[in-house]
Amino acid sequence: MPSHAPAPAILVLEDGRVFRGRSYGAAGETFGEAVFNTGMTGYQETLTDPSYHRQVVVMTAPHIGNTGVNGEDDESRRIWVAGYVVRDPARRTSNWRATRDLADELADQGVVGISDIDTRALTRHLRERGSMRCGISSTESDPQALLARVLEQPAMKGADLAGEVSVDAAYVVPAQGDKRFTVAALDLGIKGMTPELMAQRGIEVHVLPATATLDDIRATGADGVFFSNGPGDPATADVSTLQAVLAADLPYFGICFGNQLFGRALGFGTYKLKYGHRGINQPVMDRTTGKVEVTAHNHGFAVDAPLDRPTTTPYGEATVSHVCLNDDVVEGLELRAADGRLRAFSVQYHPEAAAGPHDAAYLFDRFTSLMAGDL
Ligand SMILES: NC(=O)CC[C@H](N)C(=O)O
Repeated sequence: MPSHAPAPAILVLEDGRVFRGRSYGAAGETFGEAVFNTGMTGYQETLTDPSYHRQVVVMTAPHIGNTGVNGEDDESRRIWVAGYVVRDPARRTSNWRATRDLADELADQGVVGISDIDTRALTRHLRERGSMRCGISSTESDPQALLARVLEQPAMKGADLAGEVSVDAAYVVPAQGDKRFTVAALDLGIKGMTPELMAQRGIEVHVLPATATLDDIRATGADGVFFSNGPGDPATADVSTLQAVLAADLPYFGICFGNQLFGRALGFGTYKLKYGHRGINQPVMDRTTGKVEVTAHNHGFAVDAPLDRPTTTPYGEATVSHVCLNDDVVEGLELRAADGRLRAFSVQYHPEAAAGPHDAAYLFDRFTSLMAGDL
């Protein structure tokens, strides 16, 4: 532990509100979209979720870092958040799995953070005014000068980011036990737990770059296709590959960004939510069974589809399968052929649940049933 107090730092929102705190993680300056996450656990998974690329994440849980970081909970190869805002960083790491302190990890990966922030006031501000651009700096003491730089930053609306986080080359996650199926998974910002949960169900997962075409997908011998979560505005993404997948009648499963692109491929629009859903206790109803799941979320955009009626599309009949009980936001879509057979489905939330409750793990079983032709 340093014997001196960390240097002062400031956080400035694009509407001019200023919060003063202390440097946490790397010293320096950073910019991004300020969003809040309400998860009480799972900060390591949150930090390494590629969907947070270009976002400054405010943690509403007041103590962050208590369990340090470990060699098992990373969801990708690095930390992706553009900045990190906490109230009270742990003074001491205490967990049997911990290999190091969170503050050291943030510093080593160059992640600029700020602590000693009234995260409750900041979260209330973002809830009332909406997510917005912000800057954090431990090198600039003049909020007006930092604000001028915040206003030069690009907005999240219109941002095309999946290509910035995707892999350059394909790789294979082998099936565990007997191999039952092959899946081509487009990495738009994929979290490691997703291919893991497929592999546990006997799926060999070919993770492909975001630019993969239908030919690339076919070359894997895929029984099914998966589009992952990912950062940025879904309105900017090209959906022609997904439309080709649907036209070819390949079984499809999508998560989060993969749900938004599925919606667009079916002809629906997407829009930006005021402040998004980011946390691990969001109630979602599966409208086919009436069951409510407690689910993990990380999305700032949503699909604009009618809740009260099916929609006829060139690929079959699309319905909203899941809805968020807090605000009626579309949380899942499914596509059926004229004879009622399920062809494709997706959810806006995170059945891979890293972090989060495991209520929605059945969706991975549904994907295997879809590929088996049982639905
Ligand atoms: N986790 C995700 O896939 C996020 C999707 C999209 N970037 C959004 O913010 O809504």
